[in-house]
Amino acid sequence: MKVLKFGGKSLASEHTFKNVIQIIENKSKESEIVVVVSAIGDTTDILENIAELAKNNQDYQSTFNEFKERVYHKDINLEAEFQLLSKLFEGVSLIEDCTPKIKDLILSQGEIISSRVLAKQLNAAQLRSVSIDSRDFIITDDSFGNAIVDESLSKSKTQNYFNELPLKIIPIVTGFIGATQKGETTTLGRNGSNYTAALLSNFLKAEELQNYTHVDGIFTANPDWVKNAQKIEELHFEEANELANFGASILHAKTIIPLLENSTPLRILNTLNPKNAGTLISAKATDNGIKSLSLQSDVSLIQFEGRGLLGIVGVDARVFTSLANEGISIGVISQGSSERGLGFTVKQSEADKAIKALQKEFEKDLYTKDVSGISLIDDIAVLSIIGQDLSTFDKPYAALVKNKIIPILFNNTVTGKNVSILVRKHEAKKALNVIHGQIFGVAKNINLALFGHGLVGGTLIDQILATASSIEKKKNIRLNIFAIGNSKKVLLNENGIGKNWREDIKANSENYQIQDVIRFANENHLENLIAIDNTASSSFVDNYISLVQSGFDLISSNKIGNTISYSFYKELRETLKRNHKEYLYETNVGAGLPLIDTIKLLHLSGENITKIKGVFSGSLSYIFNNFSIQDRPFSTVLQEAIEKGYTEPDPREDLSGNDVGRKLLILARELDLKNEFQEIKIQNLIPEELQAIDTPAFLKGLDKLDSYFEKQKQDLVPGTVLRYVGELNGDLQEEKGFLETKLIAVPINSALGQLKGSDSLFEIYTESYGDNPIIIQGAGAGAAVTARGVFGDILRLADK
Ligand SMILES: NC(=O)C1=CN([C@@H]2O[C@H](COP(=O)(O)OP(=O)(O)OC[C@H]3O[C@@H](n4cnc5c(N)ncnc54)[C@H](OP(=O)(O)O)[C@@H]3O)[C@@H](O)[C@H]2O)C=CC1
Ligand SMILES: N[C@@H](CC=O)C(=O)O
Repeated sequence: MKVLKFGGKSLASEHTFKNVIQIIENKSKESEIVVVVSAIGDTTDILENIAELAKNNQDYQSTFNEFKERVYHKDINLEAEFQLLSKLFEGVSLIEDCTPKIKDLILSQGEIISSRVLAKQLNAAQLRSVSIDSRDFIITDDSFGNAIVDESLSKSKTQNYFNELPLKIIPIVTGFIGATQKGETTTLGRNGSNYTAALLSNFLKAEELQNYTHVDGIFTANPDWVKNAQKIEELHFEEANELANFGASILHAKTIIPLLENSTPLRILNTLNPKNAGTLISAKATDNGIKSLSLQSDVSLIQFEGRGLLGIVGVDARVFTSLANEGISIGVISQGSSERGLGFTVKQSEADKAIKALQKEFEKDLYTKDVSGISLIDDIAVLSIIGQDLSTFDKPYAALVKNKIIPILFNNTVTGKNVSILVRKHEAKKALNVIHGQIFGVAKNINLALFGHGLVGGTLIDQILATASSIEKKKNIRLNIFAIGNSKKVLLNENGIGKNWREDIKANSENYQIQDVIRFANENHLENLIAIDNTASSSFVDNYISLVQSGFDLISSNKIGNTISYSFYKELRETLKRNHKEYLYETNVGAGLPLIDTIKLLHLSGENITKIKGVFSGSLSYIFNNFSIQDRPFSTVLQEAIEKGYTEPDPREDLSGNDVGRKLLILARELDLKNEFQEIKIQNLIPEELQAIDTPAFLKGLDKLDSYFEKQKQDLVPGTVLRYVGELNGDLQEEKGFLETKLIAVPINSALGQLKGSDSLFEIYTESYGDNPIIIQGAGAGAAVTARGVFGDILRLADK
């Protein structure tokens, strides 16, 4: 025999009601069943509300009339129940009081009506059934509102009752209600219907209790809050009990205990998705121990502080007793070894009462200042990781801090494995997602805000969208682009921008300031934030500090951030350190080539890098590799380099030597040299009259460059070619290095002379490597390689 329990939500609409009937029909074909029901939908709340109106002498009658008119009350004679309710409400209104005893009698009608309505509909569907009033066999004491069941008496009464029932008839039993030995109606408190179902399962030795809810089972976290929460397939009773203690709303310790006697399995199922196997709770040991996250919000933290408390015995007892006397329950407790302060949580609704009780109890101590403060922090959430001990708590903790969520306090249970963390309520959803991603090997969400969607930025967005799902499979990392912005507008979508982003930007982007993006990320509780700068803008760099302070890691292909003043360079790094954030910019030198990382590692390991020289610019490499040996005007080759995406948005940034200068400076600063940009000796290849005009005008008149460069070519000694090179000379001992860029002639058969396409070539000279430099060579420019390099930086950060 199986016991099937249906909650109020399962009976709340015509659609769910049909499902309930279908489930009962299917299950009754498989085995004998007993059905336990809660009141339909919000009935309990409505009845309570009508009683409250009546008690306060307000118009209760119209709400009561509406209740009676509900559609599922139509085809059944509920005259007796409605008459009783009418009398009870009238009485409550007359005496302006609703005692717990009267309230129980009022509320019990909800379950009675529910069992009658369901039985009626089952019979109409040719499923023989009978409505059964559990007050005939669930016997309780007279603690109205939360009555204690006399289990042994109830057991024998239940068994006798069910032995008398005709076979092949489906009993539809009222949950939640019982009666005293004198026959007075009682209710069983929170989760009362589940408790009734568990008791019946035990008394009748059911093979399984199936609890039909509105969710597919128990999840690793509330799926409304954590998108990738996973259903837990199986739990041991003890684990379920642990979850129940930490606020899993579909479980209550009271409902598990009756199942332990006969080890009756409990299955949590979904009325709307009955084929799903749900979560099975049984005596079977599970492999991994549970891991689940629960969240209690609407909690307040009380801080009790006093310098005169050290060593005084009995202060804690006074705190707790004064609260106990007010019926206030305490949640998480923390006291430091100095004994000067005690922090603990209470329900927010009871916080003021708690403060008053403490102020009264410690009135004298407050006067003498032995107690220096009793303060309250509202809007706290308690996040509990069930199944977690401190041995592996480092990761979730570090992830919280990295996301700028600093727990107000945390607490671990000495027995069992639970860690509770107190955070501000507005941070709770983000905290839940961060920890969930860390401890469940499920995809970790990385939320990306991309600024600049030109050549590099646009290519990067396409690369991410094309590979996101394979990255999720291989690396358990979900890359979510929630913002794409240019110099004016931003497109925002917390669930991720998709393949049609170009059209979407046209239709849906809005003017913005950086604070709008930061606010959007906060309001949507987005975690693991990365801001990516694929602009060439110096004004965008002004946003770096606020982005870092707001919890973003940074990545940039833009070189400006690393090449403005040394003081900004330092300030940014200090801000990053203070905020536990990272800044990666591998593409700043050599596009996708692994140059910066190599230099960083060599330098960090103490290697003295004395010189770095070579062809630093991919575009200038392309231009001079081709122009030197081809009989084509300079402007044609330059136009080709622009079209291939090798140049900066304004190609004068390359031709002026500034871009090479920036690269030299970035490397110099990696070596702890404190150079400024103005100190670089740069050869500018742009004729003066073309230096000050605007970009479109310059791009229109590229042929004005031809005669100057033609002359350079004519002047070449035969067997040599033009190359634009950079050189950095420095030393560990020096404060500054010597940085120079220039156009030179090199033998055509030298390493530099042999360069092809947009290849860059870097020779890194160090003390250990002597005269044989480390050489890094490869494509030094191009949107695809650069975007790949930025992508690499994203994955590096995501892995941390
Ligand atoms: N091409 C290459 O081989 C390499 C390039 N890089 C770097 O990549 C970066 C991007 O280059 P590329 O894609 O060619 O440039 P593009 O000109 O094609 O794109 C630049 C993008 O940045 C946007 N933008 C400009 N100013 C701002 C601002 N203040 N705020 C937000 N967005 C802004 C532009 O938008 P709008 O249309 O509104 O101006 C545009 O979408 C440059 O810094 C470059 O140095 C690095 C290594 C190699
Ligand atoms: N314009 C740059 C692009 C890479 O930084 C170059 O040509 O190297």
